[in-house]
Amino acid sequence: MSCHTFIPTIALIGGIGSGKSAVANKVKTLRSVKIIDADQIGHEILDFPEVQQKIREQFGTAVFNEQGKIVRSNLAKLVFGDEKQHQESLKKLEEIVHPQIHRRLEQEILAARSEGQVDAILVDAAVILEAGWKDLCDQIVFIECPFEKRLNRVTQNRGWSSAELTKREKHQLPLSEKRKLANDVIQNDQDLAAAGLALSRFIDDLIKTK
Ligand SMILES: CC(C)(COP(=O)(O)OP(=O)(O)OC[C@H]1O[C@@H](n2cnc3c(N)ncnc32)[C@H](O)[C@@H]1O)[C@@H](O)C(=O)NCCC(=O)NCCS
Ligand SMILES: Nc1ncnc2c1ncn2[C@@H]1O[C@H](COP(=O)(O)OP(=O)(O)OP(=O)(O)O)[C@@H](O)[C@H]1O
Repeated sequence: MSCHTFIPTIALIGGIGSGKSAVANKVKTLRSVKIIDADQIGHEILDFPEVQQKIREQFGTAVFNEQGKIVRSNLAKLVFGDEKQHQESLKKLEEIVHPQIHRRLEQEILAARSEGQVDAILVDAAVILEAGWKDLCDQIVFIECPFEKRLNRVTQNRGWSSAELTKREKHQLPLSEKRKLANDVIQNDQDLAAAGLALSRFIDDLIKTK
């Protein structure tokens, strides 16, 4: 149990497949942290009836399966891509889901702070800067990994193509800009344990200086 009064909230940013989730989960094996996964929250929100209603109005029934669930891969085809149409569709989807994701992030951070049981809160939110949510966090850590390695990971573990990775990343801020906005950079191109330890040490330093 934590006895520190200051519980830092740290946003993890970085390229797709850089290992934001993996590094956060590694830190959890080393110390007490709360991980908030914005992708996961985004998935849960797609089950809300009012969100489904708006998505049906905007994108039609083709993004739903026979059981009435949103098929994320169908929605992804409409919103990620090079055409102006993709850009516009992503904007519309974000207008529907981002306010809800933001609210949930805020609630989960507040709850973790008031429970006071952890050393740090790790917010795994790929688009935290793009969405304008960086004020939710005290610190930003950039997880660094070269493109080829990230591509290997997402092809092997998610079955994505190189085109899928590139398409999605084009909808995000350039990595060079994200890196500049970070308080620290952690390499995750090799040993996951070393990356986890580096983030854990970063947390130690934050707690010590408060
Ligand atoms: C389009 C959707 C249905 C595709 O779902 P899918 O399961 O294929 O992807 P998932 O949500 O797991 O996201 C995987 C990665 O795609 C990238 N990505 C997701 N949403 C966005 C976005 N709005 N802009 C840029 N990149 C994005 C991120 O790097 C993310 O880590 C889903 O990504 C979605 O609803 N996106 C809009 C909500 C959002 O912004 N979520 C991200 C919160 S951090
Ligand atoms: N150091 C590492 N060594 C080997 N595999 C790794 C390492 N770091 C991450 N991975 C693997 O690479 C894949 C992508 O990692 P992860 O899902 O954590 O990336 P992410 O940055 O959270 O991606 P996204 O931006 O899509 O949310 C996962 O299957 C993970 O297990």
